Amino acid sequence: MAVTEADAPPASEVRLTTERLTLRAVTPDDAEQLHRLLNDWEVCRMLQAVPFPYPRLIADQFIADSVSQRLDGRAYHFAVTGQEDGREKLVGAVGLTLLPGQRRATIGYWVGRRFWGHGVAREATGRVLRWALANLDLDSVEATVAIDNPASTAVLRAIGFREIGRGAETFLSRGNGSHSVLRFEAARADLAPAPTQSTPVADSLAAAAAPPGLPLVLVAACVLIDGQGRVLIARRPEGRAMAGLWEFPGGKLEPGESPEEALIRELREELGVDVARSCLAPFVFASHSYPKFHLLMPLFLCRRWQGHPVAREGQLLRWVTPDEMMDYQMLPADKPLLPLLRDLL
Ligand SMILES: Nc1nc2c([nH]c(=O)n2[C@@H]2O[C@H](COP(=O)(O)OP(=O)(O)OP(=O)(O)O)[C@@H](O)[C@H]2O)c(=O)[nH]1
Ligand SMILES: [Mg+2]
Repeated sequence: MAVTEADAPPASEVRLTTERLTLRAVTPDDAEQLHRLLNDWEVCRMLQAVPFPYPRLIADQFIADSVSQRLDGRAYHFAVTGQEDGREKLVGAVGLTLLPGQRRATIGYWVGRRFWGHGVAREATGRVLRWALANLDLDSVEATVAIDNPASTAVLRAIGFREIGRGAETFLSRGNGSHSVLRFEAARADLAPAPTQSTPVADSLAAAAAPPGLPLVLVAACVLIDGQGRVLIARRPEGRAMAGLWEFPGGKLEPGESPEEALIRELREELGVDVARSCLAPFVFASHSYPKFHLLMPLFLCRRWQGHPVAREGQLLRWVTPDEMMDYQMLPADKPLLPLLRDLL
């Protein structure tokens, strides 16, 4: 599917930060420190593909492989660093490997023993999970944990992973034979709601209009259509609910706004374009129950606007033909609308 390649982040540099940590591509300069931290029985015995003792040569080989995997978009291995005595220090690593031809990946991580007990694994792995679901063409991420590793199990649960089964795997450092493991999975719906998910204004508006049951959320959205009949879609950025899925530009109505007024404001805020009310043509609407609210969303068509759309809120924008649009993972409420749009264009 065309989406995968086009959407892969630039291989050169994905740099993620958290309150205390920086996550960046592993480089050959990390080899010495990585070898020192990883050549530790207590760390190695919990990792499936790492021998003990852990020779320096394997550290160099791992780093070389991870550079080429990253360039091909096959796997992303992050060095996790923190500040100690005013210097950046390697404290561990998180690796995400994509399963070819599937919308799934596996995640693994380790933290050097002297940094245990500070929530590093949770902070770093949670960050990579959110980044991956928002920026790669993925629906879920899986993790496998040795049954005698309760600390790691707790990390996964705290991030939002669900246990999906048990099994047996070999562990290089533990010699022959297989060992019991727990299998976990996390999808978008498992991530804790992002703080920006709903505004107080939208909440009070919804509460006022809501019948008993799910609150009603009113959203106006728009299909911008260019001269070649392509439409503009946007990928919801990390930090928003349902990050990584695609949508039409638009947003929630504020109190006192008509759908058209809300849309004109949203298109200016999100894309920096100016649209006249007379250029908005009502098309169809979505009525869809999400777990926490019911969405009512008029969808407008627009063929004329002022300015060139630019992503002002960290979203990824793409002009697509109606056929290409069917290959994108759009928000659930939008799916029934897509064939109608394709027929029209
Ligand atoms: N803009 C937009 N929202 C959609 C679409 N389909 C759909 O289910 N929604 C849902 O409608 C709600 C509108 O969200 P939004 O996040 O765009 O609202 P907004 O721009 O006002 O942002 P804010 O509330 O963070 O300030 C979200 O829950 C979103 O998931 C769509 O095609 N476009
Ligand atoms: Mg919006």
